Amino acid sequence: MILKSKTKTLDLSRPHTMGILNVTPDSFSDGGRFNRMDAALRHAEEMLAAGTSILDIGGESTRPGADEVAAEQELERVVPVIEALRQRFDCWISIDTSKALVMSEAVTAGADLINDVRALREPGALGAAAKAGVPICVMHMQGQPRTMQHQPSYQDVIADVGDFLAERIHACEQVGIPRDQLLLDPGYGFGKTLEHNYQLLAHLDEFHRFGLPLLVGMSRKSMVFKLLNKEPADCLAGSLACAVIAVMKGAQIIRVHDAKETVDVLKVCEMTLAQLRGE
Ligand SMILES: Cn1cnc2c(O)nc(N)nc21
Repeated sequence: MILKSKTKTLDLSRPHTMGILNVTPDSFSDGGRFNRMDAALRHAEEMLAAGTSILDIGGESTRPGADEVAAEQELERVVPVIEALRQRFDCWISIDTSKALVMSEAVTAGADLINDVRALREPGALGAAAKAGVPICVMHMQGQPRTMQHQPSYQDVIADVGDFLAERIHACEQVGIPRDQLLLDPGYGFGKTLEHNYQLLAHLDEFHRFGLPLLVGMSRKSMVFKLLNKEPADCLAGSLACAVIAVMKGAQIIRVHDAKETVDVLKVCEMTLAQLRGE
């Protein structure tokens, strides 16, 4: 499986990390615009030096309880950083957004992949993604970040998430987005209880039936810190355990905070998977 953007390819026959590069005010200790850019570039450099394949740039927090951000504000946060990264590095850059305008401007600025936690359901998003002509990750979310964790419920979380992803694949194909440009993501922590999240991890391999790459993000999420009763920043071991389980179940891209440690963990998994495949 090879992912193709306008200018580069990514060989998905081995697992990759996607490094989280949040450019939201709450992801910075207080500092002016220069400090934010400087901090973002230093963080990007660290993750790339560690071997991460993709940098995921997000200008709107989507953690539980987060409020939405205006398009103009999101653009101000992400476009300068994408432009600066594009001038310095030739890595894959993904834009973490649900807004059509941000998708278009970010790809124009050099983003190679659209990562939409709302799976192109916002106004104009399907059209913008079709026009952008880059790979798109569509992720399952029940409700909206502000309220999604109030009372998540499913008939059968695996079947329900699968049905959602099937419907989004169809919606993308209807507007001319080629199926082989899609990545799927069950959306850990987005409208799920602890049990729902671990059911989705335990049965992650059932999503291979779509024949598309799987992208997962569990790093420092409630499925780790609630289970371990620890602060998110103390959840490296638990997050790495989730990454191992996901990769051994065939996930191709793991979205993480701790790129350095996860790159090593993925190398061990890759070597083990190669033995299973008789390589
Ligand atoms: C932006 N973001 C936060 N968590 C995420 C997850 O689990 N998957 C994807 N694709 N994006 C995420």
